[in-house]
Amino acid sequence: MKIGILGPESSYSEKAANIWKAHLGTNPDISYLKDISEVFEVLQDNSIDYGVVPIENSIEGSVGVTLDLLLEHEFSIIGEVVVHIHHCLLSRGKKEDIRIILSHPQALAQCRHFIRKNYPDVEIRTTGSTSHAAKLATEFSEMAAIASRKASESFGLDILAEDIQDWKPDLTRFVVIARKQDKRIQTCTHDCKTSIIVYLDRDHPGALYEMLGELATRGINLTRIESRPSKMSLGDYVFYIDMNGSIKDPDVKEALDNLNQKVYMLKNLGSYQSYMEE
Ligand SMILES: O=C(O)C(=O)C[C@]1(C(=O)O)C=C[C@@H](O)C=C1
Repeated sequence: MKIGILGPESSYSEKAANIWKAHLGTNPDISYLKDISEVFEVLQDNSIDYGVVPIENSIEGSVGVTLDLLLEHEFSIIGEVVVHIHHCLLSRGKKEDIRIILSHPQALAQCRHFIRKNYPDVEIRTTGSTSHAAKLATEFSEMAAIASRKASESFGLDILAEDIQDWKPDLTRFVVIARKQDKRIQTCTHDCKTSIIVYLDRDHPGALYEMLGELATRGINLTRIESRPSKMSLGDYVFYIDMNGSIKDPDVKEALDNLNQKVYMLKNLGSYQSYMEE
């Protein structure tokens, strides 16, 4: 069995995958991939069995590409892992050598104030992952990467600054995805969450209120609601909704069945177990 993550080694996705693996009975091999889109592509073509992708960060919010690809593909979410992020500035060079800072766009955004305050004149470049940035920073002493402490060990870089994210705590939520027809998908036994994507075919007063009423009247706790552009016209949205509970709970099942009657499209991404890094 194979699990696809953002590579190379020592990305935060690897940390999330290792936490999830520790809770599994089996030990899938890790496949290091170049970006989130590639994780979805290779899961689609059966080259891997599971993928681990970031979906949301406590500072920067949603990872839009993950939300869009969940809508485009027929995959299920089979687990979630929340990871503590401690960004470091890593380089071969010294502070005064640094001309370029590299990282994943999410990590750069999480350290925006740090960069402005300490490196106001540097050039910023984006990479597919934080560990890819660390790998590139081994090539030139004027480059520094924003990545994990573990990446400094993997790539032999010095830590110029530690815990540089602008807000603390900094938490990223990753989801474990699998093809829908995968029969090995385990059902959750505790701390279950369920995720759906909803598209209301036309805007009318109270549409969102009616939709959420199905959950509220059954005492189902919403853990997140997010809108993304439908990409069909300006002001037209798709809603991503996460809730506590499993589709096996009669209340959740009934709420989703009723919701399905009211909306143009309801995609059930699945019920899954949630793990938090200790
Ligand atoms: O680049 C990595 O290490 C990742 O796992 C990606 C990612 C993200 O996309 O949010 C994960 C955690 C951090 O928030 C920054 C980057």
